[in-house]
Amino acid sequence: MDKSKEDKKSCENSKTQKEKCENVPAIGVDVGGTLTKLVYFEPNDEDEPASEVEARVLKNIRRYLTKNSAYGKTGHRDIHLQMDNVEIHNKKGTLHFIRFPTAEMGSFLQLAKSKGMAKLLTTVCATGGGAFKFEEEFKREVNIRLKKFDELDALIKGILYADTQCKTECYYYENASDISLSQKARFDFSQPYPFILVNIGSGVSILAVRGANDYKRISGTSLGGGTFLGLCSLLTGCTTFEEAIQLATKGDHTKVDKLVRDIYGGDYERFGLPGSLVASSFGQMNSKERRVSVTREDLANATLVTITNNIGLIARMCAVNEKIDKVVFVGNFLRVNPISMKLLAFAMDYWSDHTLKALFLEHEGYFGCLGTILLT
Ligand SMILES: Nc1ncnc2c1ncn2[C@@H]1O[C@H](COP(=O)(O)OP(=O)(O)OP(=O)(O)O)[C@@H](O)[C@H]1O
Ligand SMILES: CC(C)(CO)[C@@H](O)C(=O)NCCC(=O)O
Repeated sequence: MDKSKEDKKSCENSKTQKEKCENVPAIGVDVGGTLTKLVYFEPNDEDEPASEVEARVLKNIRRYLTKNSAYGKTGHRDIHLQMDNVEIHNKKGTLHFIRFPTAEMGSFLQLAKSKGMAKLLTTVCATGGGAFKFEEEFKREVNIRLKKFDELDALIKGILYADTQCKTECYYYENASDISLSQKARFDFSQPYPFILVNIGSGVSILAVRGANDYKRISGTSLGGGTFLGLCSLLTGCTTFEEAIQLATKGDHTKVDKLVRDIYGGDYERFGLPGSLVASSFGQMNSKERRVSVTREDLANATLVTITNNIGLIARMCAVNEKIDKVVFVGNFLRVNPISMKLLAFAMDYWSDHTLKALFLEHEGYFGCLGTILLT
C-alpha cells in the first residue's frame, strides 16, 4: 500500500478504530507546528504489571511524569491544568498535561529512550501534523508506533470531554463591551451545539460544529499564533512567547497603527466607525519620525492587536455565514494572553450588536492530545 493510503487508513475516525491504543501508561501526543502537547493518564489503580521489570519501569515513568514540572530545558508540565479523579475508559485517574517545542522532538525522543519508555510502550496515540511528519523517527529512534488520529476529530472529542468532566472549563468575558471592565465569568456549555470553533495554533482552523460527529472545517488563515511570534521576534528581538506577551502588555498599539481619528480627526459617523478604531494596522510606520519614537513594547502590542483583530473578523464572518451565535476560541495562542481574549470578546460583541458570544476554555491547547486517548 502506498504511504498516503496507509496514512489515510490509520487515521480513520473513531468509529472505525477497532484496535485499542496500548495504554500502559496512557499517553496521547499532539505534535503541532510549534508546540507538542502530551497528556498522561495516571490511573488511580494501576493494572497488575506483567513482570517485575515492567513494574519498576512503570513506577519510574510515573514518578518522572508526575513529580517534575520541568523536563530538560524546554518541557513544562502545566500543573494548574491537572484534572484529578476523572474517568477514561471506565477507569478513574488523573490527567497530567505537558508541553515542549516541537523543534525539540529529537531531545524528547532521547529522553523517552533514557527513561525506558521505549521498552514499555509499543504504541502511542498521536495527532497533529507531526504525527505524520515524525512517524518514521519515532519508529527508528525509540521503536514506538504512532497510532494516528485526525487533529480536528481529536480536538472536538477533547473539548466535549473536558467540559463534561470539569464544570469550570468554559468561560466568557462579562462586560465585554468595555475592555477595561471585562472579567472572566463561568459559562454553562452543557448544551454546546451549534458552535463555531476557532483553533488558534501556529495557523488558524475554523470549524462549524453541529453535533459530536457533525462538523466541517469552514475556513482557516495562515495569520495565526506563529505569525504573531514570528513577526514579534523580528520586530522586537524577543526570544520567547512569554516575553512577547509581556512586551505587548506594556505597549500601546495606537503609536504604531493609524486610527480612524488620525484620518478623519474624529469618528467616521456616516458608517459608524469610531475615531478609536484601527483604520490601518502599522499605518504610522511609514513615517521615519514615528518609527524612531515607537518602543519594542508598542510594536509587540500592535502585532498582537493586528493578528487578534484579523482572526476575530474572520471568525465573526464565519459565524454570520453559518448562522451560529457561539464562537469558541482555543489553541495555545491564548496561553497567558488575556489581551487577545478580551479583544476577541469585545470584537464579537461589538461588531455583532451583542448577538455573538466569544467563549474560551481553560485547557486551551490541550484538547487534541486529550482527544487521542478518548478516540481509542
Ligand atoms: N511556550 C510557547 N512557545 C511557543 N509558542 C507558544 C508558547 N505558548 C504559547 N504559544 C503560542 O501558541 C502557538 C502554538 O499553538 P498550538 O500549540 O495550539 O499550535 P500548534 O499545534 O503548534 O500549531 P498547528 O496546529 O498550526 O500545527 C504559537 O504559535 C504561539 O503563538
Ligand atoms: C495546517 C494546520 C491545519 C495545522 O494544524 C493549521 O496550521 C491551519 O489551519 N493553518 C491555516 C491554513 C489555512 O490557511 O486554512
